[in-house]
Amino acid sequence: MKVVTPAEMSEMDRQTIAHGIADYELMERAGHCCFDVIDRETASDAKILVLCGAGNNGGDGQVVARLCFNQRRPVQVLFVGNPDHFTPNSERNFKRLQDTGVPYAFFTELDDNTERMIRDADVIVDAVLGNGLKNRPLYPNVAALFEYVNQSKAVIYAIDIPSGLRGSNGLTVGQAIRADRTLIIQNPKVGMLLEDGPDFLGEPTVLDVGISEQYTDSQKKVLDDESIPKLAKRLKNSNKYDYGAVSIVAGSRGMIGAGLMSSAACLRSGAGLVTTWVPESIYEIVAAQMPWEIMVKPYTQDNVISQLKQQKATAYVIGPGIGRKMLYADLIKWLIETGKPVVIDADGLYHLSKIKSVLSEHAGPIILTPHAGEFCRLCEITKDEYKENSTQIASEFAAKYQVILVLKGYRTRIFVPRGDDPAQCEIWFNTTGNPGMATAGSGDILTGIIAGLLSQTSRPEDAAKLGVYLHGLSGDMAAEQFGECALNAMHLIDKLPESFKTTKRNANE
Ligand SMILES: NC(=O)C1=CN([C@@H]2O[C@H](COP(=O)(O)OP(=O)(O)OC[C@H]3O[C@@H](n4cnc5c(N)ncnc54)[C@H](O)[C@@H]3O)[C@@H](O)[C@H]2O)[C@@H](O)CC1
Ligand SMILES: Nc1ncnc2c1ncn2[C@@H]1O[C@H](COP(=O)(O)OP(=O)(O)O)[C@@H](O)[C@H]1O
Ligand SMILES: [K+]
Repeated sequence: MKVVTPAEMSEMDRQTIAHGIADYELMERAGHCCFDVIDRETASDAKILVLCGAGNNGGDGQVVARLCFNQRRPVQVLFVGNPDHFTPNSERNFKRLQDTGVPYAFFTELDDNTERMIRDADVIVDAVLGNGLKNRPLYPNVAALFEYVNQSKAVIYAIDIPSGLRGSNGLTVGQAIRADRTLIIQNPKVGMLLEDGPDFLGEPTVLDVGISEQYTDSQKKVLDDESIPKLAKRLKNSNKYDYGAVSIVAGSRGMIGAGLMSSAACLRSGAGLVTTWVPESIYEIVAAQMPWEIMVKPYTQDNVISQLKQQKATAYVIGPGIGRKMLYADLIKWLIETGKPVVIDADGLYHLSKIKSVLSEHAGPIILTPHAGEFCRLCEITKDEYKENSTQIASEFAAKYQVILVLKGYRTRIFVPRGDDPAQCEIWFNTTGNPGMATAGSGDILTGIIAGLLSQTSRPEDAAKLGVYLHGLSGDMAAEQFGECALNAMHLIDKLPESFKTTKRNANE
C-alpha cells in the first residue's frame, strides 16, 4: 500500500474523477464506508454529533449524518465553517440533508449550547478539515471548540484525518482533534505516521472507496508482512562462511553493553561468524561476558585498521557505544573504501558527520541508522527543520550520497535511493514497533540485526527492511508479554527467534 502526501492524494482524486467516477459519487462512497464502520461499532441508541466543515471532508460527514438519520439513529450536525464557502458537493449534500430532515446548527462560538451538544454526545464524528488543510492557525473559536471536543467523553471518529493534523508531516496547525478512531480514505497520508500524527490518529482503519493508487507516482510504501522481503532459504549444502562474517567495532569504557547487544543480535539474526572489536582497555571484561559463539578481539587507536585487515569480513558495523574520545575518521574512511557493506550507527554517525564528504566515495553499500537527533547533526539542520520536512530532506540525503538510510522513530522509515533523483527514492514506512522500545540499547540491537541479515543477502536494502520489521515485531511480542514499561532491549533479542519464525510462516516458506 502506498503512503501519500496530501498533494498526491488530491492528484489521485482528480485522476479518478477524470477516469469516470463522479466526485459526488466518490463522496457518497466515502460517506458510506465511514458510516458502515461507525454503525457497526456503535450502540443503536448512541447520540451522534457530526462536526462538518465547509469543504469536501464536511461533505463526507454530511453523508454519514444522513445515513445515520435514515437508520433512525439519534444524530445532529454542527457546521463548523462558513456555508458561503461550501464546495459544490457539500452544497448539494446540504440540500439533501435539509430535505431528509437531519437536525443541524451552525457553530459560531463555544457557548452553553454547543458545550451541551458536545457533552451530550456519545459519538463525535470529526469531518471539519481533511486533506485540504492549509498550514495556518485555526480561528480561535475553532481552536477552542477542538479543545473542548478533545476533553469530551465521547468516542471520536475522524474522517480521513483528524482535523488540524497536517497530512504532509504529522505536525498540527497548533491544535487538532485527538481521535479515538480515524477512518482513512483510501491511502494513509505521510503525516499519519510521523511526529504527533500517530497519537492524534487513535486506531486507524483504511477504507477502500475506489480511488486507484496507480494515479500517483508516490514511491512511499507501507512495510508490513506482505511487503517485507522474503527470508533466504538455507541450502543443505552450506556452511558458516555462506552466511557471512561480520566484524563489529563497538563498545568503549562505560558503554560495553552496546557491543554486547549488537553482537548478540547479529548472531541471532543468522550471521555465520561474528567478531567484535573492542578497545584494549575493555577487552577482558567484554570477552568475559560475550556469548560463547562470538569472537572478541582488542584494538588500539594505532592498530585498528591493520587488525581489521587480518580478519576477513563480509560486512562491517561501526558505531554502537564507541564514544567520542578516540578518533575514528581513518577507520571509517577505510571501511567505506573496502567495498564491503558497512552499517554506521550511533557514535559512528557522530564521527562520520565530521567527514561527511567521504560518503561520496564509498565503494560498497552503506546503511546509516540515525535517529532524528543523529540525522540532524549529519545534515546540519535544526530539529524544527527536520520536523517540518524530514521526508524530503532524507530523500535528498539518500539520493545525494547513494546510501540506504534507516531513519528511526515510532514508524522507522527506510530510504532506498533509485538513481540520483530524490523524488524516485523509495521510502518504506515500518508498521511494527511500539514506544516500549524507547529504551537504552534497542538501537544497538537493530544495528546488529541489520548486519546479521546483510551478511546473508546480496540486497542490502532487503537487510535494512527486514531488519527494521523484525526488530519492531520482536518489540511488539515483548510488549505483549511484559508491557511497554518493563520492556528492555535484551527482550528484543529473546523474541527474535519467534519473530523470525512468524515472518517465515507469513512468507509461506
Ligand atoms: N474527490 C475528492 O476530492 C474526494 C474528497 N474526499 C474528502 O474531501 C476531503 C478533502 O476536501 P477539500 O479539499 O475540500 O478540503 P477540506 O474539506 O479538508 O477543507 C478545505 C476547507 O477548509 C478550509 N481550511 C483549510 N485549512 C484551514 C485552516 N488551517 N484553518 C481553517 N480552515 C481551513 C479551506 O478554506 C476550505 O474551505 C478529504 O479529506 C476527504 O474527506 C472524499 O469525499 C473522497 C473524494
Ligand atoms: N516511541 C517509539 N516507538 C517505536 N519504536 C521506538 C520508539 N522509540 C524508539 N524506538 C525504536 O527503538 C530504537 C532506538 O534506537 P536508538 O535511539 O538508537 O537507541 P539506543 O541508542 O539507546 O540504542 C529504534 O529502532 C527506534 O525505532
Ligand atoms: K477530519
